[in-house]
Amino acid sequence: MQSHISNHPNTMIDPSNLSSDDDELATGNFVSRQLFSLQHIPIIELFIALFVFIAIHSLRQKKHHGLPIWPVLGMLPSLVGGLRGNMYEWMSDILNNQNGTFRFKGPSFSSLDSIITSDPRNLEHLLKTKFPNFPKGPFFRDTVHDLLGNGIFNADDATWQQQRKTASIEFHSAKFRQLTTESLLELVHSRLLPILENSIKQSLPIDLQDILLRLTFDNVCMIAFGVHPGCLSLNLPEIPFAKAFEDATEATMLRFVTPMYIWKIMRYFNLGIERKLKHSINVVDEFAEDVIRTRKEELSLQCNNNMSKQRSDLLTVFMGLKDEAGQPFSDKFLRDICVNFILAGRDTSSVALSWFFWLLHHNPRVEERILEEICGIVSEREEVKKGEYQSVIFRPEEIKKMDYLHAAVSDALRLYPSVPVDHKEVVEDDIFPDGTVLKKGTKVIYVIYAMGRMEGIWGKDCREFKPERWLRDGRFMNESAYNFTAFNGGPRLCLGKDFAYYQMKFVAASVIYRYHVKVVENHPVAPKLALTMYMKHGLKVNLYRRDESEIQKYLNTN
Ligand code: HEM
Repeated sequence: MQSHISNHPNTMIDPSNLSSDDDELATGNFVSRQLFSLQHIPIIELFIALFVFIAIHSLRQKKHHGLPIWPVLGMLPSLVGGLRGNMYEWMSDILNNQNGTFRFKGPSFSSLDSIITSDPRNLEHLLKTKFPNFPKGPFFRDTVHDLLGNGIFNADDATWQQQRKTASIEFHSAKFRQLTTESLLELVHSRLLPILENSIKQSLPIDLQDILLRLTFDNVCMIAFGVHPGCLSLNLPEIPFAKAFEDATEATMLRFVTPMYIWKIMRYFNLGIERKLKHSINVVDEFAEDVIRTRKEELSLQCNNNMSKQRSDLLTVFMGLKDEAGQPFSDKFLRDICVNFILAGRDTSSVALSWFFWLLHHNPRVEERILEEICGIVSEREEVKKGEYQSVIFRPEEIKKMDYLHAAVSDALRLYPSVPVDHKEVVEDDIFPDGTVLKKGTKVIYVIYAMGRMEGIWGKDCREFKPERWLRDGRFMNESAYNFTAFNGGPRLCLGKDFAYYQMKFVAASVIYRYHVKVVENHPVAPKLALTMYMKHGLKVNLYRRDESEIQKYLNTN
């Protein structure tokens, strides 16, 4: 028998070589010898062999699934690698190689399994055609409920519909437009421009992203609550409400990459980041409660004195409405409505503008064309004819006429969408137009960032900043919301889209008309991993006053 079975660990055993007389051995001694021989196999070699086998098997999955799938960990190791670099570029590459859709397999102990897509056909299916089958879903609701409650961002079905309808009427009312334009004008001319002037006087660079974030935060608080917290002031103060809002959003986002049972345990025991989140939400709540209480007193005073309502912010509008039972909305619900609108409108426009100014720095030709357009539009103004260029305050109808600027802002949003990825959940089994099978409960992530870089939609020059792609005969042409999804699409299209364009164009025109914005040399620019696409290191810029001869040059050519 010794000749049949070698002790060498690599020798294979062939049972057919055993004679019938060897039966006893085959059933008894064979097993013990076998165990004996295994004991001699160095354990480390066994592990290496196993590892190599698993590695080859996992890596072979890459061809079909876009990423290696590891036992237990699924695609998590690749995700960790992707998170360390530019996550959005990493996702775009995989989507490109997988024809626009792939299935992400998370670790077995997590809730990360999902379908990831950037295929416009799938987007139309999920945002419009089969809209009721793709709500935000319980996973999203659970994760963000502490901060957002039942506000519009976190609501589906009837609660969402009611808020959407009321807010939509409000957003399109003349009174609301007046509130938003007046508030913006005040912020730009009394606060933003003096801060920029001050940086020139002191010859100091500024973080333009920080300044713009402050501006839009004050602006959206005015829209939601009818008060602005004063973030945009010359000394750039830290406002507790704004800071708490930022901290609460960041901590909430961390929940998305933490297994649910872990953050729920941490919340229960009030530990770590959950403790911070609770504290921040308390500060936000106190601010909201204070504004709601003061507004109620103000309104009852107006009522007693028979005065007509002056305010047209969302809080005041919703306070005047009743729920299905004919009761006024609770303070908690009013708080939820306002907090959600602040989240929706606070950072989206400012980060878009930051990327826009960074792109302009690298594309002076585009900057010149914008200036030419602005000068053409104001050239008929009396004060401009008299040479009083600095006193120009753009009027809404002038902003509307700025098609080239509209195209430039759109192209910046195409390349750097403020919401780079978004999420839905499948209610009933379904199939995407590209053939992907969707099981009930599956999470679907759509990568808006990758969509802006698809040659199939935008052509070979899709990575270039080129406003001209949006223009036909000099007029701005809209793109389908399922190709250009920066503002979402279908029934949940961004409610603030028109206002956001107005806000971004007003700020951009007011700054470009007066200043050159130059990014500080070697300032690192990269996206931060968050729900909104902030610049990780802000945008350090130097400002230079524009020479009046430049304005004159363009006025004369018009
Ligand atoms: C560049 C600026 C903006 C961009 C790129 C943008 C983008 C988006 C996107 C992608 C969504 C869908 C989010 C989701 O459902 O997960 C959304 C929804 C929304 N946006 Fe905007 N937004 C911008 C500015 C604003 C502003 C300034 C406001 C308000 C003052 C606003 C109000 C809203 C609201 C209320 C929703 C929720 C709509 C709904 O669920 O029915 N947005 N926006």
